[in-house]
Amino acid sequence: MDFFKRMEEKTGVCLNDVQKQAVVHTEGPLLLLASPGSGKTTTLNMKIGYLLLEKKVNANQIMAVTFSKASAQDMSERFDSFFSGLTEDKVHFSTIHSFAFKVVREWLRKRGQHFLIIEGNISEEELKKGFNGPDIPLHKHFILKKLYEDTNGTQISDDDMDELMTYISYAKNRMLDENSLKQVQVNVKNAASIYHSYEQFKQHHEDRLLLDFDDMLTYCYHILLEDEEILSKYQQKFEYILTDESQDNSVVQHKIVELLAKPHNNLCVVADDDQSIFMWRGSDVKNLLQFEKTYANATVMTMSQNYRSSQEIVKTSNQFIKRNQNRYPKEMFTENASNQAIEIKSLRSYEDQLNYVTEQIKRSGGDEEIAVLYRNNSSAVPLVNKLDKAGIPFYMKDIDAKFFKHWIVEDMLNFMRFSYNDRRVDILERIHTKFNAYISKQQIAFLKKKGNYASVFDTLLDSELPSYQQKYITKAKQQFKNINEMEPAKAIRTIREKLGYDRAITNMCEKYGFNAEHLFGILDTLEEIAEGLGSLKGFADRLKELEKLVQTSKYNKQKSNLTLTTFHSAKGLEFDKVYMTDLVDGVVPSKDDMDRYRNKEYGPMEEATRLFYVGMTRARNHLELLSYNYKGNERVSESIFMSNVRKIVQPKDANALVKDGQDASLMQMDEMEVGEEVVHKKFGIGSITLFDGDLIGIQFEEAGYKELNVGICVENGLLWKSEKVT
Ligand SMILES: Nc1ncnc2c1ncn2[C@@H]1O[C@H](COP(=O)(O)OP(=O)(O)OP(=O)(O)O)[C@@H](O)[C@H]1O
Repeated sequence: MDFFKRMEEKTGVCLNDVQKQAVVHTEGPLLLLASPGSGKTTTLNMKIGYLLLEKKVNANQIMAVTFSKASAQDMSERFDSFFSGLTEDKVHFSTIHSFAFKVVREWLRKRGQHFLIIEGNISEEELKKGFNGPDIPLHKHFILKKLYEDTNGTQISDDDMDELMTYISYAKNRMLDENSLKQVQVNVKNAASIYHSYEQFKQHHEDRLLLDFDDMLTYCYHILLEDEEILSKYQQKFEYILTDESQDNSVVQHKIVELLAKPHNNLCVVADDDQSIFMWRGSDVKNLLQFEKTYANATVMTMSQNYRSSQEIVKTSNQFIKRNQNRYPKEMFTENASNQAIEIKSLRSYEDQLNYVTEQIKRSGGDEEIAVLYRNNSSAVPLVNKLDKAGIPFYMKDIDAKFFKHWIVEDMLNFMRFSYNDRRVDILERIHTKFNAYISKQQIAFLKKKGNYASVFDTLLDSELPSYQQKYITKAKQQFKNINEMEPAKAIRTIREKLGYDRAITNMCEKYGFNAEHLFGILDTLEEIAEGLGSLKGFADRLKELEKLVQTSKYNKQKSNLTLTTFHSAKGLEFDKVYMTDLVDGVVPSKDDMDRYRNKEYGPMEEATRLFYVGMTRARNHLELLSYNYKGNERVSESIFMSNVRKIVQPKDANALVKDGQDASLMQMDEMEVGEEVVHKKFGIGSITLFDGDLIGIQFEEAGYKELNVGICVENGLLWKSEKVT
């Protein structure tokens, strides 16, 4: 029987024409460009089955590369569900990293060279312990920490550590030379020099070569280039190479695949350039866009039929992605039925968003598969807190319990501990610079030396104090006493406002360049967690409980239909209902994306657009976009992407708007505000993304982003207010 008929009977999946062509095109290079939900993974699996069953290829000769270990597992399970009973052959699905490691290990062993991997599991305790003495623990984190300190003379913050690691990964994955490295924007002081020292350190460490995960790739590439024997061994071994999610492969990964595929080039690259979301980590869609140049006899096929989502979701996301210029043109379509309209909701506050999502999930009753997507991992904790209080179980895709170990959280707990017992100099030592009693290092030394285990405030008041300090110490003593008797939410507010913790944080942000928004976000979350709790001890217990809940939620995959995940980790997944949350400017797109866009660097904004598109296309039937107007007391604006979608869903005719509106709706200067929707006489409908009094930046739907002179717009009546003209 025909292969496809057989497969249809076995799996119930009837491949469409392009999918079938892709399956039988086994010889020569093939780029399979596919829209979301168009059956990439399905087709790839069928192709492997076809190679085994029809072409009688030996399973060992097939290299099937996936993006992550988790996707290798998913793919392998799907393969088994299709082909169990039809073949006993086991194809090995793996990541490029694991292949690269094999090559590097083989090469180093051949040369008798010892090596040590310096990345991977490291416990939070170890991270916190840090290092003492001359010997640095041989781990990437500690090595970079030490090199940063040696270079800059200060401790590295968590944010800087994250950025430094990303920068180094990016440089290696993109294989940047000295000159290109200089073009990379990075906020970490002396990043390039630390990177160089790091490379030196790894190469000259006693008799062992130190390798991080990215080194696997760069070493593997150079080994394949230089060691003819190893290269030809693998070239002969893998007669067929298939790579999934190739839009997220980095430059060095593409190059490794390119070398291995020679000379047959029996290579099937499955990708969606519109879903490339790891540019910041070194992936590069340019390689895909140039596929036909790299491989002379390449075939490119496009799979555009979406089998996952409703008419509404497919049509709207297809229109939305056209914001981007740098892409292969594609028109995603579906034969699926119409379902509900996409819902676009702007709620009053962040808190309202949390309540809304929780309420909706509660109402749905647990039968549907639901996902809540957020841009930043830090959004997970308040959500987890709300859901748990409502008794709703959930599964979390990426566990990030960093929140609970953050120094801000430690600080709050220390303030509370100290309020129980103001004799604890050891606790005071950790917080004395963060409240307004101006207690100096010398005074801490004095208290330690004294060792009288009395109230530190009393001891200080009995000592010789500068007169200004007396009143602060007296006040602080009283405030700590009050805190001890307060409910935790009030206690946190008192620490922040009355004891001056917020001011101390602002100063630290100015001095060390910490991200204030992130730090205050943590404090707001702590307040939310504390809300309604009766005692400080209860607050500490609740934090522990939430930490455990987050850590164990990864085991809930089978137990709950609700998934909480970042946009990035939602890649490849599908759900009945999807809630995309936190859709405010500065988060989605991020502040950095917007700043770079204004400086005419368009890449990051395009990547943010793709990330949003990945989010939208996860939904089968029901998609909701959620935004809010206030986070704490701060006014925020709706995400420009959300405004885009609204306009796609409810289009307005710009010309009609301008004609009908006339003078009554002309926009005055005092009405210009970021987030406001406008109509420009020439450029049509847009949304204000920047306003500084003289200049107004508008993202137009058709004409793109423009910066205009405010005076000229007002004097010549060029701008209308969008709502009034309708
Ligand atoms: N020819 C087909 N007929 C019916 N259903 C199909 C067909 N091809 C794929 N599907 C179904 O469509 C859904 C999406 O397929 P798959 O997960 O392979 O898509 P994908 O392209 O890898 O998605 P994405 O890139 O968005 O993660 C699956 O439920 C799959 O079973």
